[in-house]
Amino acid sequence: MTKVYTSGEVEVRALAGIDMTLHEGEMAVLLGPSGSGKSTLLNIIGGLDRASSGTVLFEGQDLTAYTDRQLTRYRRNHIGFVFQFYNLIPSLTAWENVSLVTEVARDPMKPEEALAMVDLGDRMSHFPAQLSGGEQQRVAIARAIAKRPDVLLCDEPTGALDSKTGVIVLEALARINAEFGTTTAIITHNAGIRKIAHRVFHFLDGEIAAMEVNAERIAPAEVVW
Ligand SMILES: Nc1ncnc2c1ncn2[C@@H]1O[C@H](COP(=O)(O)OP(=O)(O)OP(=O)(O)O)[C@@H](O)[C@H]1O
Repeated sequence: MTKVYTSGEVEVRALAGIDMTLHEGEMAVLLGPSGSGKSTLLNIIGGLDRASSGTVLFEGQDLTAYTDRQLTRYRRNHIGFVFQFYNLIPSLTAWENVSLVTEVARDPMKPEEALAMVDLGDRMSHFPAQLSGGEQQRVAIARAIAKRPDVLLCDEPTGALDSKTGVIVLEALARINAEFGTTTAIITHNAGIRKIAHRVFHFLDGEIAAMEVNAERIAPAEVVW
């Protein structure tokens, strides 16, 4: 699959030819220098953006053939996103931020169940400004998992956090992956995080330069930041 962005005369080959599979239930880490194509790939897998050529298969269906409407339905039913900045609505409580999603999902958890999964069962009535960065990110994770997505896509989920808080966020992601079997892909610039994954994809210049399989994984608390 390739992705070329064109603006005027300028063409940027963000993905020069990627051939990869995310296995059901796995935790994958995507590493690589800035501009190597990691976010572009995540956005295409998540149906936020479209490939320029090639195929993108989810359960045998090719997303590249989807209409915008089908892509919206695919995102809504199957994909959870977590970004570096939490994108919570400041005037809504943690519970209300999560319930925005559960109100439109097919078979959602209750917001309190999703918040308990990230250890925030006792902070449901707090507003984002009353929560630390790590707690806000955990609300964002609760919001992403509340619709029971098949795939959870995380773009630098610990990028704005200190190491101690980052570990707590990774522990929440690892628990969700283990308990629900949610296929999880995490972009990070922190090479230490790669050891919590089943597999690691190394990006370079819009290609996957290498793939590692971790024979042994470490717990998030053991990550060297
Ligand atoms: N909407 C866009 N229009 C034009 N070029 C883009 C667009 N989005 C990304 N690019 C370019 O595509 C290339 C890959 O970007 P991408 O964001 O996927 O890299 P990345 O590996 O995620 O980087 P980072 O680690 O800095 O987030 C870069 O050269 C970027 O400038």
